[in-house]
Amino acid sequence: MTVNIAPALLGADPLDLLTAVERVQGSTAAYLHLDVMDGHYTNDINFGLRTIRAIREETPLVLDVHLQTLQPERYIDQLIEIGVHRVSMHVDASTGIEDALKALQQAGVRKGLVLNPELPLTDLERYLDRLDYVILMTSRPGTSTFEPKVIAKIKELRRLLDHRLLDTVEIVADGGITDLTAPEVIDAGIDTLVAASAVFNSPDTDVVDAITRLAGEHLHHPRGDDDR
Ligand SMILES: O=C(CO)[C@@H](O)[C@H](O)COP(=O)(O)O
Repeated sequence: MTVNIAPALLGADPLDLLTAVERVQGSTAAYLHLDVMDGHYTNDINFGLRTIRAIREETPLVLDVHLQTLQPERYIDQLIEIGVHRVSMHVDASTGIEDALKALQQAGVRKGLVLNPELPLTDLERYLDRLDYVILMTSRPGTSTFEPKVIAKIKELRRLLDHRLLDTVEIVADGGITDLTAPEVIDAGIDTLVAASAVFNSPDTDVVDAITRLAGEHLHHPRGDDDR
């Protein structure tokens, strides 16, 4: 079993995002996770599509956009045009999931749905065969307090995907992922861990070390051992 790590730029110094992007680029991170917050679905507001476009022009990293917004479908066309690689939407924030998934599929963008800690898997079960990944929030959006109850949901989703022979659907955990919480989440059957503060804790945190500590022996090397 291997695990991908997706550093979340939200945890980086907002006045020096470029340095953070470069640090991730020099690491074994699978994706660069980009949270978009609108001040409605989440209290906070952070960077938006102009910043994502600038990042896209600057780096070959796989850009993994997490729309923590109401009506995320409003941003799909622009994100496709910018050329991001992955887009996820919260299942309870959208009335246009079907159309958004279709547009992403046609554009060849990988698509995910996101479930908050208190929501049951039944809220997204009907979409499963059209998804490339599911993000199970392990904290409330906009917070970093790990919610251990989500462990059971990770295991349940793994069983469900096995049962429905949907082994290409990736399970992602996001929120409160640290050196302490990661091992239990990995054991539960996760494919990818999103981590903001654990990776960008301080300007001195070595991104390569932080990723290795999170994934341990399970670390997946996306570009192969020889390329690093
Ligand atoms: O989506 C979110 C928060 O809304 C996450 O991406 C968090 O930003 C994770 O932060 P850490 O708990 O890893 O610091």
